[in-house]
Amino acid sequence: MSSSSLISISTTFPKTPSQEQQPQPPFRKTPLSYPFISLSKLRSNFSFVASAVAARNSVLSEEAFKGLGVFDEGSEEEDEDDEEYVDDSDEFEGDVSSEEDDGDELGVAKLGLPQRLVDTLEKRGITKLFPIQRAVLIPALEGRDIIGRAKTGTGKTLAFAIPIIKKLTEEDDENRNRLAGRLPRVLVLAPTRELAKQVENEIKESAPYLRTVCVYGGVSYTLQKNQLTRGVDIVVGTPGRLIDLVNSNVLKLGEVQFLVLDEADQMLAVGFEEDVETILQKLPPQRQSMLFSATMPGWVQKLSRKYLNKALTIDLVGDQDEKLAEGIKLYAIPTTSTTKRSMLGDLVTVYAKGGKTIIFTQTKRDADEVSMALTSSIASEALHGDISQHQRERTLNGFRQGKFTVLVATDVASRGLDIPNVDLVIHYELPNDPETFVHRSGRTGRAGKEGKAILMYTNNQRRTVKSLEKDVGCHFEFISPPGVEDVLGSSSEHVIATLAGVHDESIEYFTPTAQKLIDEQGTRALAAALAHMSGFSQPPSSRSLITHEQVCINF
Ligand SMILES: Nc1ncnc2c1ncn2[C@@H]1O[C@H](COP(=O)(O)OP(=O)(O)OP(=O)(O)O)[C@@H](O)[C@H]1O
Repeated sequence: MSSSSLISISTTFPKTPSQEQQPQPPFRKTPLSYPFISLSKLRSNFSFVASAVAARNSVLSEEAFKGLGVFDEGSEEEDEDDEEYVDDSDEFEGDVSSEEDDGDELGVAKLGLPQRLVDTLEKRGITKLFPIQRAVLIPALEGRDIIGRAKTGTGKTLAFAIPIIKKLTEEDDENRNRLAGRLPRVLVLAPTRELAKQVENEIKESAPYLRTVCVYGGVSYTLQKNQLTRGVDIVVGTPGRLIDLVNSNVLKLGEVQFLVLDEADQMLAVGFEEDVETILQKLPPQRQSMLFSATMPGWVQKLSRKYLNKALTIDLVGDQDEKLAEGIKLYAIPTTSTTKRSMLGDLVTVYAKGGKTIIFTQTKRDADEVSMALTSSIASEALHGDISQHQRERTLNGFRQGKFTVLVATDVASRGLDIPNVDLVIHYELPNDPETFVHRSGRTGRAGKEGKAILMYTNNQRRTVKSLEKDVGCHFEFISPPGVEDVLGSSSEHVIATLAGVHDESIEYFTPTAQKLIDEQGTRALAAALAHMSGFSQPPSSRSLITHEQVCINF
């Protein structure tokens, strides 16, 4: 990567409004009008973003960004190149105030973004940029090619989408004649259909006024063809279908100004190398490219050298850091092949407490069988590559909407899937490699929220668990199977929480019967109802806490 610049940043993830306020570094008031930002002024007044703008060929050490990048005057990172890169024109329009931070400096309303973009972001609850978004924003708006890396669930999609939407919106504001049949200005490549759809949704929700079309295999070609020929601003897709559309001349890439390669290393893992290169070769050379990748295997490095222009690397993970997103608590539990399935329901009950859980299995067959086994006590569905595209989408929507709480999936769902509020991830089988572990676990603890991940392992896998800790830089708390009291306590807690959501009108219908039961049986009536709703119509006492074998009930 000799021709690239590198930014390696140690960041603090900003807390969502619902979370406790953590001490923040001192930002100052800086309403910005982006194009006229002076870096030297920013340095003293807008330290994080300023520090994220590297000089063209400089390598900024992680140290330079400690404390969210407050530059030390005269430090060795502040070299001449930095100065050359500064746009020190006097056109900076921001109101540079010396007042102390009011906690709102990176508010999306103050970054000089188009008002309609600000409005839609704020409506979605996106009021402040996340670290990767802050770091990418300015170099992207400068037109630089970027290689980006950040932990799971930290907002990489909007990191590339915000600057692109800003540019497109401004172009459209200048030239209001948006023609029917117009050709795409943006192409986003994603490795899986689910990920492509998700990127499409994120862009559509942020910029409903732009036309975004998502193309992938397994669904009607004609519909996608019609959408494309009506005119489009942004195309998101998986490589295979994109090539079909390009080859049949339905998709013309001649006006693409922005290319995004999302999850580039995963393209390699799913065998898309050739297809990706075929597409890149068809793009106009005058374009801006952004590549996001969790790792940089040889092919991704080669791709960056060949198709990106003096890319700036923005790495918010670093080599030493823990690779998992903050806020994910890790547990490991010893199992045997005979006990692991029976233990699952209890783990879900105790650790997810009625919230959403994703269980990852190695094989499609296991996903089906585990889901079937669970369904008698906890609503669950399976998701894997043998399930039709249509059904996969229905399953994911149902899970998102809370129609069932446990999704049992193969690794098809481990990369990129953004389902809000997944409380628990269970690794039913050890992942094949540390990356998969990071991505599976990263389905929880997203957007600064907290989550839990449990790794199930057998005695002879102990070593692998230890090396996983080393490779990922994480630490497991070793736990035992939940005891009967824990399971009973958690399930009744969950039932009580569910009761709080019962509608008053429904309660009225049942009140006479409830009164009659109380008169006849007293507390016993309510206890029986709780036991039944908790799935304990039969006594739990036959469960052995040592082997976790169940003799009498299958919870
Ligand atoms: N600035 C923000 N404020 C609040 N929520 C945000 C912000 N940016 C992104 N989000 C939300 O955070 C969630 C995670 O974002 P996203 O899916 O882009 O993460 P990611 O880094 O691509 O994760 P992964 O590596 O797992 O694919 C999304 O639901 C997104 O809408």
